[in-house]
Amino acid sequence: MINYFFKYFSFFYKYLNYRIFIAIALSLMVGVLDGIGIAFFIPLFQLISTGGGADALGNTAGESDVVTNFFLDILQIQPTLLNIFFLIFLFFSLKGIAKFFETYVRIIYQQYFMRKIRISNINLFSKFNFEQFLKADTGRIQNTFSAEVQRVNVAYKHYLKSIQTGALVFVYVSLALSSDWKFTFLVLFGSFFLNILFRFFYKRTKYYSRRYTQKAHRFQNLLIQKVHLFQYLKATGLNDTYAGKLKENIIEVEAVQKRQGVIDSIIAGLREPLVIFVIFLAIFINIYVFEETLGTILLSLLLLYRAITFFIGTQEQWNSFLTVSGSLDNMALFTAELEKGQEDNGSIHFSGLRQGLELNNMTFGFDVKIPIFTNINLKIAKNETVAIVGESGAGKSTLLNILCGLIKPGDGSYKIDDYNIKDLDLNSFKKRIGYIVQDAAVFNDSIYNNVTFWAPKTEENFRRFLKAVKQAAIADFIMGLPAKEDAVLGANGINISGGQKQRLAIARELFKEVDILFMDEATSALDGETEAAVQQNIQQLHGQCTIIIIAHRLSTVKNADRIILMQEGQIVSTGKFEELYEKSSIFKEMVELQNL
Ligand SMILES: Nc1ncnc2c1ncn2[C@@H]1O[C@H](COP(=O)(O)OP(=O)(O)OP(=O)(O)O)[C@@H](O)[C@H]1O
Repeated sequence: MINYFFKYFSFFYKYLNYRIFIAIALSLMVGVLDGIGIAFFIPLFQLISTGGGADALGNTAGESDVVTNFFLDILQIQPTLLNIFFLIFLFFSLKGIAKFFETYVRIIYQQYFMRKIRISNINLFSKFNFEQFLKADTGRIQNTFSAEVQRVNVAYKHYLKSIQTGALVFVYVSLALSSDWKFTFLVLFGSFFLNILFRFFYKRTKYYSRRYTQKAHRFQNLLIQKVHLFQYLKATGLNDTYAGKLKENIIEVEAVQKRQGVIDSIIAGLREPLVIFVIFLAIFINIYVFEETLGTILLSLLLLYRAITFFIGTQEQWNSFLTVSGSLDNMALFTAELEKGQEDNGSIHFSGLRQGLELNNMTFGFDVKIPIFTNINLKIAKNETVAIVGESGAGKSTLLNILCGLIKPGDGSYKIDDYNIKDLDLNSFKKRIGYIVQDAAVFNDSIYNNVTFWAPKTEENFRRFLKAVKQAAIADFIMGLPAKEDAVLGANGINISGGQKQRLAIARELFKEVDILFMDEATSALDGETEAAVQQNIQQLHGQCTIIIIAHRLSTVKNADRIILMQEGQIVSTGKFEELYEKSSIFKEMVELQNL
């Protein structure tokens, strides 16, 4: 318990900083004030039992015990009924004030804690390296950002409450020790053995907590895919079969929670009989071995009874904490992974392309043991239009993703103007590029916001919006809609065609007025005529910005300044369309297959 306590302390400290000490100090204060308040009941009982009740106000309690001596020696007041009443009231009032601040601070810090975790993870996630993201479990990301944060918050609440009840145990045990150390020691000794027994159950609780989190990740993963692939599953009648996987997961989650419930019930059922057994054993040893009377241990028995009540409370809080501690482990691991996978970022601000892009002996592999590129050399001049062609799997998209800074090259160098990409502030570079892929990104919002990325609707922005949608050959479609540019697109653009999605994505990049435009099968969903119209408009950008384009349909790349032919991760030939047609038999075959 102590190990876990400190292990998790550092987690809370990371987000709460000095606040965790304030929260703990207030919890301790509540405990101490409560303990002192209750301790004053002892002279009160003594006073009443020695007949003080009759003319209570003037009588004093016996002077035989520690608490009473405390009145005389430290407070320097007589332990009369009135004085005791006053002190009990005073300490419980002080406890009330401390309790108010303790509860207030716990609630405020709880919100603060949630906010800190969420914002810190969102920041880390934004700067998460793309290659790490490719390996990540989306269900886990989604689950950790939503349900797991709630569970971590519950963990925080139980953690602090167990400190608070733990503080009360400490206070009562200290009082009991000062009253009869021998008896108290025996009880503590017995409790220690009980704790060893309970450790088994705590371990199981932790284990099930981790299992629960894993199952919850899986559920989110299956759910995301069900939403994302709904159309396909519906069309193919596989919706029910796939739902079966989700149902299976729901049943597994229930099974984990049931097992957890059994452990909770065992702990709840065993706790009191075992504690009572320990106390009676201690009484027995005290009377028959140490030959003390029951009277001498009565006061410490009363104090220990309070201590044990709070000890049970602490254990309950701690077990509730452990029930959600798997989420805490997951959160710590998730955050560590995000931190480890942070994108390296240089400090040089990119303010526009001046010369061009250059790869020198560049080597790359998603797995270092399986290289996709070895020693690639490529120079792309500013405002050049370069097309990359080649068979499926040749490495075209990976090369484009390296050029746009999404993937870091391995060995060799990649220079943008005179700067190595590693030294550039990547965000400043990425702000000046357009990136359009086959699976166009469409947000669940209005057409205007989709194209302008939530730019304010000023006259100037609207003019640029119209220009971009015209260039992307989507203006007629938008103006034909009843809500025009305010028409809302469904999730992932479900209510528009694939070609319309692609044209909106193109319009968004054109709205940005970028330096370099990266297009990976960006017009693949368009019919020949529409594609020609879009291509003609993009052609107008020729000489104004650098364009790097991947297309299987070779008519799209006919007008490129240079075509790069790739095969199995190598650049096998380059040249203008006609030039390449003459010198490369592979390219010639590709052209002829497409009847160009
Ligand atoms: N995330 C990834 N992890 C591991 N390997 C990958 C990953 N993405 C691509 N690859 C591998 O890299 C190689 C090049 O893939 P890439 O997508 O760049 O080819 P491509 O020429 O663009 O193909 P296509 O025309 O089919 O899109 C392939 O062998 C592919 O299996």
